[in-house]
Amino acid sequence: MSDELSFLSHARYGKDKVRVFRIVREGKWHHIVEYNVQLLLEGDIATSYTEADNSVIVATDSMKNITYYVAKISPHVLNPERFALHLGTHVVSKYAHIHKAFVTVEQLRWSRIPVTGEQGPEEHPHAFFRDGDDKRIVKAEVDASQGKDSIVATVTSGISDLLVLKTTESAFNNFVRDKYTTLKEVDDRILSTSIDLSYTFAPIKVQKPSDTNLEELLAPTDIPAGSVWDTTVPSKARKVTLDIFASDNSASVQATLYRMASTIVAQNPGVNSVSYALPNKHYIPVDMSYLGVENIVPAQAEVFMPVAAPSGLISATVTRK
Ligand SMILES: O=c1[nH]c(=O)c2[nH]c(=O)[nH]c2[nH]1
Repeated sequence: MSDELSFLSHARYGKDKVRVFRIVREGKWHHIVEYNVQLLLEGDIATSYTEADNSVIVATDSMKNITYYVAKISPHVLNPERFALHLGTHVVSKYAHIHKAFVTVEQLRWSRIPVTGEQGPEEHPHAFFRDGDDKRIVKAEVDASQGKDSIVATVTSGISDLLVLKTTESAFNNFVRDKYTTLKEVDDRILSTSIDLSYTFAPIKVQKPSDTNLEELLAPTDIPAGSVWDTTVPSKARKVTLDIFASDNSASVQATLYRMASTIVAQNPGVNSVSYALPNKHYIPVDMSYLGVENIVPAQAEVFMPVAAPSGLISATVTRK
């Protein structure tokens, strides 16, 4: 019997890629969000794997329906951190045998179309455009394993796929030189990366909602600066990332990364740690010397070959002391 040789050491399941679009109408002003949601669960579900016992399975189809239901009733739906917490808390509260929910919300960009109004430029109340491919990513782990009245949540937020490039003020010198080295030292090069950033908040206690009144959940009256409830954190993190990328006289991706991460920790007291993963997307000057055309000195080169692969991949986590 195979049970003598192995055991179920981990089990988690749920629905992935639940696409949700939500409108909140405030008079003529319409607010919108578009999310891709993943909702995974852990709990007393082992027998569904080991004994074909479906009585412990909340169908992933039901999880999809719950996602849409919470998107409909949640007063927090426009904020992905709160929506993720609301969804996870709802599920672990509703099902006695489900102890943990893992919610990932990927928010797509929709910004108001700037139009020319009577008094000059203004934002349109109900027309939007996709002003970037970067996504806001929120991951919430909602843990009710210590009881349904002591639910604890840990939240990680961030950005993925924020594509940036600068044409100067990036150098790369003084690296290890040995028999494997072919790379030349450069004082001036193109620097481009697709930024993945995440930051973690201190764990929070979440009130259990009653089945009938989900709205009572997650409405802290005073919002500590930098906490998961502080809606200014995501825009501050994005701005610092872009500002430092642009203004830093970069000695390396590593050094620029560290400046960005430590600044986010310094500016957001509730943020515990910040991680970046930065692919170094190389742009190689095209050698035209065989034509007698100078295009090889990086600082003067005008035609480059963007190289998708291989790329460097520089990552690090900076943690509050
Ligand atoms: O900023 C950089 N960091 C590296 O580690 C590295 N390695 C490399 O070949 N080019 C670069 N650039």
